[in-house]
Amino acid sequence: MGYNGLHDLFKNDRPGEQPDRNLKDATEDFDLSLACKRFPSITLGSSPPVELYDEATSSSRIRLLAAQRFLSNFMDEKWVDPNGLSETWPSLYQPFPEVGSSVVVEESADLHQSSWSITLESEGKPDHPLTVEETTEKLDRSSCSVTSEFEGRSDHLVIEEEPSSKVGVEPQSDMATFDLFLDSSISCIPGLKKLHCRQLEECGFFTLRKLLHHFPRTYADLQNAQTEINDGQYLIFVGKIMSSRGVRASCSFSFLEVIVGCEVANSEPILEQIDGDTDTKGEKKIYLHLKKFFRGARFSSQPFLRCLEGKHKVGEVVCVSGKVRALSQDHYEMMEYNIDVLKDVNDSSVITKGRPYPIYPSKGGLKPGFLRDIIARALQAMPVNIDPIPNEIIKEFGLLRLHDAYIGIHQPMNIEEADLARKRLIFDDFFYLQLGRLFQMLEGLGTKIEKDGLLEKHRKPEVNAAYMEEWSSLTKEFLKALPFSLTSGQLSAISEIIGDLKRPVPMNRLLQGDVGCGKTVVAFLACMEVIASGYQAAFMVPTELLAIQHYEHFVNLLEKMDVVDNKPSVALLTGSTPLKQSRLISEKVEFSSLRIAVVDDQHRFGVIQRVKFNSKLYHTSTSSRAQSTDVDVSSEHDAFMAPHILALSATPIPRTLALALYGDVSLTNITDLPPGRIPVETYIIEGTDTGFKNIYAMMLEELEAGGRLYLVYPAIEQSEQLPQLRAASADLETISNQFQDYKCGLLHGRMKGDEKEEALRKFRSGETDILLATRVIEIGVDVPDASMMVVMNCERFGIAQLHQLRGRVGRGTRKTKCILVASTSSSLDRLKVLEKPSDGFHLASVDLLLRGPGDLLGKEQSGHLPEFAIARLEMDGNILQEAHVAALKILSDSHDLECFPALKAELSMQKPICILGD
Ligand SMILES: Nc1ncnc2c1ncn2[C@@H]1O[C@H](COP(=O)(O)OP(=O)(O)OP(=O)(O)O)[C@@H](O)[C@H]1O
Repeated sequence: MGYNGLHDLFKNDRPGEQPDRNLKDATEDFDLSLACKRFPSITLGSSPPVELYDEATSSSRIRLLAAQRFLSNFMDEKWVDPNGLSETWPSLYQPFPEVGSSVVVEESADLHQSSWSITLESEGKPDHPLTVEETTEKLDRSSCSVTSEFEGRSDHLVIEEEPSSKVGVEPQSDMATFDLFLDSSISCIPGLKKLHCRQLEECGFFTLRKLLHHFPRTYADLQNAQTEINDGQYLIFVGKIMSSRGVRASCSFSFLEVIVGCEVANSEPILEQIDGDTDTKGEKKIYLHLKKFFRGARFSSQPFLRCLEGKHKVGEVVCVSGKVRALSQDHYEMMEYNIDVLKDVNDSSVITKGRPYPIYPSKGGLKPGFLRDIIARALQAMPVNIDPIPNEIIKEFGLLRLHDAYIGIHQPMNIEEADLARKRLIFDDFFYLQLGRLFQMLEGLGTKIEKDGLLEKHRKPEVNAAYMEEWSSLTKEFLKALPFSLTSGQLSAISEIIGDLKRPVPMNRLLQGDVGCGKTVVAFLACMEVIASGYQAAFMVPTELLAIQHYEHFVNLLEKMDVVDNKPSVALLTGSTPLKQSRLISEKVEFSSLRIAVVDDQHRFGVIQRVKFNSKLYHTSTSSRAQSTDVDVSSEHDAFMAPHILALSATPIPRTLALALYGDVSLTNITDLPPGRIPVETYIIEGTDTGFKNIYAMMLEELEAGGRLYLVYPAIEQSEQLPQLRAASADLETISNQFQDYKCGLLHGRMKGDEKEEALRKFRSGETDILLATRVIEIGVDVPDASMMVVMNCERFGIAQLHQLRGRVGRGTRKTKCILVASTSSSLDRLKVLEKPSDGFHLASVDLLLRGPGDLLGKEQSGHLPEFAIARLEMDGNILQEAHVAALKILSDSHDLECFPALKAELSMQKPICILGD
């Protein structure tokens, strides 16, 4: 369920709407969309479009703002001694003979920073089937003449809807047929000079893998120069060498200049000649100057220069490709050129036929042309048997073999081959990440049955749902106490979660849903289920305000419950809980039987999942107070199990991102809203004098109609450095004067806990009509009667953040408004996307596309994103899904990878630290 392309993503908002013209133009200018046109394997986005509002038809029209490169290189990772790996991942690491290095991504996470929250415990109760064509193609490369068998190619592929549980990947018997070429030193490239070897190593190219992962930035479509020749074009010519000169410019500087004469179509109008004859041929001769420069005394010697000259013989027919620049009439310089000798002029057809011309980025002072030459030599030396991935997987997922993929990415015959090669290499990026994460997760489990169960759960998440009859009676009673019925989204979410809670494997689930969709109550129900089995639940939230709100909400609902002998008790623990009281709580809340931790902020989820819980949060007590016979599979092993983790996402993230971030996370999406919700009317207004006049008029109208207003500010106090920023404290007087008949309140992070609580209480109860607040209200604050929000200096906030803020209104059934006040007109365009009601999933996909995963996730979380050699999450999500399925297949056959020694070796050489840094 992804978007099928860029336009699809922008069109998807609501069916029937045409994409607007500006968007269309913008997307066509966008490099990414060119990439999409070019490479069929790219599918943008990965989150399903969701219909949130009943009957509401709305659409978001977005302008693409930035162009991005579609192939990127990440060559700056740190290196470690492979021997060091054994310390970090002993079970995986096997020492090899003298092979390369691995990538380190250092991560740090401090769980103790977070301010927490509520603790709950019970009292006394514990591609259509692949058409893999076996094609054999001879690739006669003009530069390195490689002959290669292309097996396992497919024109298109469809991922099986439900991967069969029968896997049947042939075990790899041993390492004998697997060549460790990629991790050999670059010094094994035949004929590589020591100097070049040193230069390459200084730039980080220690191994052949590193070198071959210096991918082309893009490919130029080499065109035959038929009509006109413009500077900067990548063109291809066939002509004859007119001269070849080695020129000594100084005692330490020389150059080789080769001039090639070519006949090309004449673009100028055919002139009537004086005698009346016309130039019937319409051709003219041009001269291409190919230069190579040398610095150093020994390159200036006559013998050396003669030898250089001799390499290109006058009269030879050659094919020249590269970037042209006009020198003078009919004379052009060829840069980044490639020159190949042809048998004769007719020999040119093969070469000139649409062959993409790879454009390399330079690296640490090494020129693209030099790198291309070295890479070509490495490719020539590359053996065929370097692929650690078993044949069955290659065939099933329509992948090129690794050998062919490297040839295909560096020297493609056509763009289709480059695309297949790109797909294979992206697949590898994702595959080893998934394999590593799942492998690590399996390692943490005891028995084979558990491991099989876990893999099965990943393959078929839907089979785990526990329907209401299977819920505990406590959970059912709690459900009855709710003042509303659950939406179908909430119901299936809680069924999935309870299904997980019944398994003897710790749950790692991310519950996503748009603002106000009712995630909290789902999490409460999950806590009840755990408490019913005699265990404890901890509910962690990012702000004190939210902790208090959830605490009151929960206590309230518990009071409404008819039951029961042992009503669960609830304690509140926040930063401002007095020491004595907090000790009391801490003592009582020993987490001796903690079974679920709800984390109401996905950003902290990454951290928590990675560092695991500190020892206090582990369930260590065998003397659990479990007395209930209600549910849960209590077993001896169960008592030592790590707690389930349920993270609630504040901003939904696309599935691809979640997979890349967490690998093993289960996702639950609530894709509907409680009935009767009306989309928030959003206006973006420039904060000029007239703008504010209009805003105040709208505010007054709302107040007169009995509404309650949030004013959100980027700062608490006015600052001298940023005088243009409106500040909450400073504005209190202005707003109070402006709306004298109404009461104003103030809420910001520097207020004491009880002051904040009091300010929110007054606003909730209607004692204050206008609440001037900072971002402290962004997450989770729930005042269903709030009817309007004005966000000052809204350009200071990201799109997803504004969506979160806006989510503080529209939580009831009344019509609500949100006014985004932009300080400058230039920021208006970027924010237009918010003017139309749109769900958080969609906005997250747009954010991902426009700003990349780093910006979407924020600094804290994006630090956990692995680095990929070639893959781009925003474009290659579909390949990530395939890689996930493939990793599951492999591990289903061999939990410890013992049957796949080559894969295991490769995994340890890939990014073990990145995986282990978790
Ligand atoms: N099924 C329902 N029917 C009616 N109202 C509901 C339903 N579920 C939740 N609500 C109410 O909707 C409001 C928002 O719910 P909640 O705070 O759980 O949303 P949320 O998804 O956690 O939102 P946010 O992401 O903004 O924190 C609350 O006032 C809650 O009581």
